[in-house]
Amino acid sequence: MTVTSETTPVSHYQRIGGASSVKAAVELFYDRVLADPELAGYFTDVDMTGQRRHLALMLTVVLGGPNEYTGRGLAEAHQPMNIPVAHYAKVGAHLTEVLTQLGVPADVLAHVRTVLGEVQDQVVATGNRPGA
Ligand code: HEM
Repeated sequence: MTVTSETTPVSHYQRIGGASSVKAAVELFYDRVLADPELAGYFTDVDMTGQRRHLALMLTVVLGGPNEYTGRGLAEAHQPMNIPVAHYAKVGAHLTEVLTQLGVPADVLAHVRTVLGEVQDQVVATGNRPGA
């Protein structure tokens, strides 16, 4: 038996290729978001260099990589923007489409979809949630 392969869990982060892959995904993701007329307006006054960095660090944590995220919490950053569910769904679709395009394995994609479901209430404005 090969001890290492059976005892060392390999994170999603490592499996997709680590920092460079996450960075590539974030670049493509924001290119798509900024090209989307329904979403671009949110980012007009945003420093996109810092924004890309923060999302990359957060995605790294979601994928089981090292936690170096120093930005605000999701609710703190997003609640003031009054984001509707439809825009949340579009952003989520851009992210999963980019990951699919990059050939990320299905189980990693499923994990990202699960997390997108879990954090929706932090991002979507309280008054815009279904049933709220
Ligand atoms: C799961 C979905 C999302 C994640 C993981 C996410 C992640 C992040 C992160 C990490 C930041 C940086 C916070 C900071 O710098 O302190 C941020 C800021 C921001 N997000 Fe999101 N976001 C999501 C959904 C959305 C949606 C749906 C929109 C708009 C439709 C959006 C628009 C923005 C904007 C405009 C900022 C900059 C806010 C500012 O600088 O004041 N995000 N997001």
